[in-house]
Amino acid sequence: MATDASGGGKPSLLSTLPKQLPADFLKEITNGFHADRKLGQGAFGTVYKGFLQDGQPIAVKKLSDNSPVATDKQFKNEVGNLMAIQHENIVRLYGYCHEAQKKVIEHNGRYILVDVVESMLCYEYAPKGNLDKCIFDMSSRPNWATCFKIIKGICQGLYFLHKGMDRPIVHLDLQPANILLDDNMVPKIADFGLSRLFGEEQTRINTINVVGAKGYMAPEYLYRGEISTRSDIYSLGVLIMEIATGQKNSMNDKDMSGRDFVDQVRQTWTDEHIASKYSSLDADSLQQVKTCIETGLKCVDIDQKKRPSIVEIVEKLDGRHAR
Ligand SMILES: Nc1ncnc2c1ncn2[C@@H]1O[C@H](COP(=O)(O)OP(=O)(O)OP(=O)(O)O)[C@@H](O)[C@H]1O
Repeated sequence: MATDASGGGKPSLLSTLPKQLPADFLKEITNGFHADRKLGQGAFGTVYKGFLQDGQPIAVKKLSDNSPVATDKQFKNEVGNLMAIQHENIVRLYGYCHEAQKKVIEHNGRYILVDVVESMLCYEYAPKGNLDKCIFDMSSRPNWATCFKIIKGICQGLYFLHKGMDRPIVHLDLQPANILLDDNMVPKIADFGLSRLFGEEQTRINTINVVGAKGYMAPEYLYRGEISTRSDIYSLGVLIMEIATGQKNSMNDKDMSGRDFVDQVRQTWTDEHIASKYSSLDADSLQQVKTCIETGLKCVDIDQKKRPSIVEIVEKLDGRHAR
């Protein structure tokens, strides 16, 4: 159960928050969605920091008016599924708002009254922001033990999404900006804007537009819109290699699927290179770096059938697999 912001162990107001929240309440706790409270901007809206009455922070994602918003029933169903997910490495969704409002807009030189739906999602607040902000800056980059903990945590979170429920949830947009960090540098997978529920190991041609971060998308998803848990494994592979090497996947890559980065890691990050880059690490930690790079490279195999499953990846990183 969530405790109060002072850490006194008292149950926080967060634990009594109703699932469906009025727009006015969310406006009030974010100080009218004030610019000072802005945490970030994504493809589907803006995220603000709000405070409950007991001082507990919360993140409020205000979906933009032009976001593809489902019908009331679909929205509530989808959100209901997401709110049921409770895992240490997945950002907790606490509540939502889906409210019709009247709005005056200008259209062809005239003002007209239209109905708009205000949609917002309330998430657990992650104090250390996203992974993109800390992993590539050498001055703030965590030590290897923390990097390894982050990699394992992301894998545990993805394990839960792929294997922890009746049907797997495919994330589709795994990338550093979607990994948030708590005070203890525990990673939390965020942003399920594109998630859909699928049958086990099912692959299908997607009918929606392909949206995701360039450089992290599996080729079959990028070029053919094919979605499966294996497309997440590809993105995970790029992410693992970025964390292990401290190098960012180049967005200048011509085919946009991050193959330049993959080739560069494969060619450069030999055992000798790892030992020289991580010269202060002991043998066990060096082996962890090697395992991460090897695993990352397997995950980005062009042939999706050759990619390991999340179960194999977790076992490998836990040292439960033959090396
Ligand atoms: N729960 C949260 N706690 C703290 N900061 C958050 C939280 N959620 C989002 N943010 C910040 O806001 C930024 C924007 O988040 P958002 O999920 O809208 O978009 P994104 O993941 O960066 O991009 P996109 O939607 O295009 O994938 C994040 O990168 C992060 O820095």
